[in-house]
Amino acid sequence: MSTVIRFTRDLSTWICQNLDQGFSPSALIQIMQEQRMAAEAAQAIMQAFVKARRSCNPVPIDHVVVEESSLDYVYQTPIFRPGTSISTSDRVVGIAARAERPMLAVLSNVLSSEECTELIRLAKPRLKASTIVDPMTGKDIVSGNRSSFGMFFQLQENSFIARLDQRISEIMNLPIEHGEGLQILYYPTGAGSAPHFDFLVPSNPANQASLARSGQRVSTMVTYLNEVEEGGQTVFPEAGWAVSPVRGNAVYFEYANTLGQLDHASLHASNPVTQGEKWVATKWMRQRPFVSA
Ligand SMILES: O=C(O)CCC(=O)C(=O)O
Ligand SMILES: [Fe+2]
Repeated sequence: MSTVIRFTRDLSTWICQNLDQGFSPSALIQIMQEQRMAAEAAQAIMQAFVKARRSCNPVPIDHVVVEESSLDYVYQTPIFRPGTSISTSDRVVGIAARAERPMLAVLSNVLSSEECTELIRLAKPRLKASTIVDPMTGKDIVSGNRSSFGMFFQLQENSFIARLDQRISEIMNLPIEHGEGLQILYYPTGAGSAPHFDFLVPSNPANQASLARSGQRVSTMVTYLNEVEEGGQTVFPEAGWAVSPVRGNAVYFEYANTLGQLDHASLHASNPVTQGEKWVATKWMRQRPFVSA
């Protein structure tokens, strides 16, 4: 199905003038939304202008035609800081690699070996088999014998966890209160995870209460807590990245913008652990302070 979006000739002139002056498309989309234009319409119009100018075709004058599925994710300025390292209050974290589309980064020196060992020790007695939502019943079920085990710490549960929550919030550049409690995952030999998104799929009724309380998830940081003998990379098939699990290192990624779009290029999975075992600590950040159920 296609939709026609109509607009004034003045808007067409305004967009061209501002793009000529060097304003970014996302800045103009923001302004159009502030003038009460729907996010989808603003994006579709801007996409048509950018595409026409890039290919030296005439720009639209008073309407654009959009196919329902053609709205690309708009990459805005990342939440993640620029630069090659991040100085937190108690540790300097290295940025070993980054990509913009999708927004991905590999970090080093996030946790010390002692902190990794302590997280594993505290988590071990509290692990439960990880569950997935059964597509038939909507209920949580254990996802077979190749799955992982997990647990959640409460946010700032004790002084040790509070110190890590603080450092992680500084790295992820969002207030500590926006974080869900730190999750620990344990993958025995043979376990991995299927390709998935970390954002909450809005059309799933099971997510609606949580989205209403705390807003969407916007970013993830997965920190590796042990050395995996073989396998266990975090893979991003759309980006073509495979991040090796190295103790104390982390992979960070973002997937939601202020236009309400979700970046499907953030799809990721854990390769099965072929030798040894794998432990990770995952932090998810929300648009607003996290309120648990
Ligand atoms: O274990 C990994 O490498 C990925 C973990 C993950 O995707 C998650 O916790 O959401
Ligand atoms: Fe994930």
